Amino acid sequence: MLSTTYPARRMRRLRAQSGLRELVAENQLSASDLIYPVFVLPGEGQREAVPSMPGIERLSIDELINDAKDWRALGITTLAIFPVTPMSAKSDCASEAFNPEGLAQQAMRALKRAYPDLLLMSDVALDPFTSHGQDGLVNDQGYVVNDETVEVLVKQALSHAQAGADIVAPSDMMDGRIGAIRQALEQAGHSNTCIMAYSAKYASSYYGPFRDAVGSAANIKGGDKKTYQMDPANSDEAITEIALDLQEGADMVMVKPGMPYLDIVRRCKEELKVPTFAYQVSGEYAMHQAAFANGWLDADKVILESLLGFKRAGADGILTYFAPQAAALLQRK
Ligand SMILES: NCc1[nH]cc(CCC(=O)O)c1CC(=O)O
Ligand SMILES: [Mg+2]
Repeated sequence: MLSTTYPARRMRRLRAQSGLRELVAENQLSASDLIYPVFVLPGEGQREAVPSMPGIERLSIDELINDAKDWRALGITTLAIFPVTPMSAKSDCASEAFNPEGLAQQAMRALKRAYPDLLLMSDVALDPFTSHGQDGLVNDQGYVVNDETVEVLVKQALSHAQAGADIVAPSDMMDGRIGAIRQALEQAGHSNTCIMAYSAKYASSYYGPFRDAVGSAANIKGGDKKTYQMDPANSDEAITEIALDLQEGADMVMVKPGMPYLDIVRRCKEELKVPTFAYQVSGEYAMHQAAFANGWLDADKVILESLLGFKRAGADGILTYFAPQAAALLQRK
């Protein structure tokens, strides 16, 4: 005998057909939410695999321009440019960072020429250019000095804007750099260059494969960035960091890494209500790929689920090495 009392609400009713599931879906992922980070090599015709990031290649500018055609066709609107600087161009003062003929600057000029409406985001930080691999200049005690570093970051950001960056993205975590960069951009006539601040960037061990990819792992020699990047134990501090960057003129803010820090994404969106981005970093990419390669997780399903989780947490967009693969999956859906 069936019970004569029925559930007042059958939650499963709206799950019974795919059309209904789609009708009531609260969040949606699309290719226009994705920013694709790319690694740029000097030279021509160069493609190099990154062993700790299966599926990711460092590309010379000509190869980058070739491949970008496919990414555009998949609906990807924005690339984040990371140069792989030869050891010979690194120094203690990181002057290569603001060389107008530097690799990032050249890549952005070439990409803009080839695809005028492709959005370009640049990385503002000194780690690819310092011989010690830190994001700023260091004093005799090995401490990363704030205000002297900010002066170099300003020059770097200006050189990126001049090379065609639509968005400059300081990832260095120095205090006061957003305000200094904003002022300098205004003075130089780049009032529409956007700033995406890596505001809540944690001193994370998930960045390892990225440091392999850009070749800064050897320089930093097992050191850490704990005197400027945030302590993973903290959450209120992230809100203060983000609020400061907004006051100083950031247009968009970022939380980094991604999946272990979705609570910060949620708090940022809820408390500050600003354009909020999250970075699914190299280590997150690597651990997913390792599970896919072993057949432990289904790549096509898990990639989209992991990215939808960012949207549900409140992110407006996601930097992800899965961008082309995810965009292709979304086209097939
Ligand atoms: N300022 C450097 C920078 N910009 C982006 C990343 C990490 C990205 C990733 O792991 O995918 C890092 C590494 C670091 O802070 O050591
Ligand atoms: Mg800050």
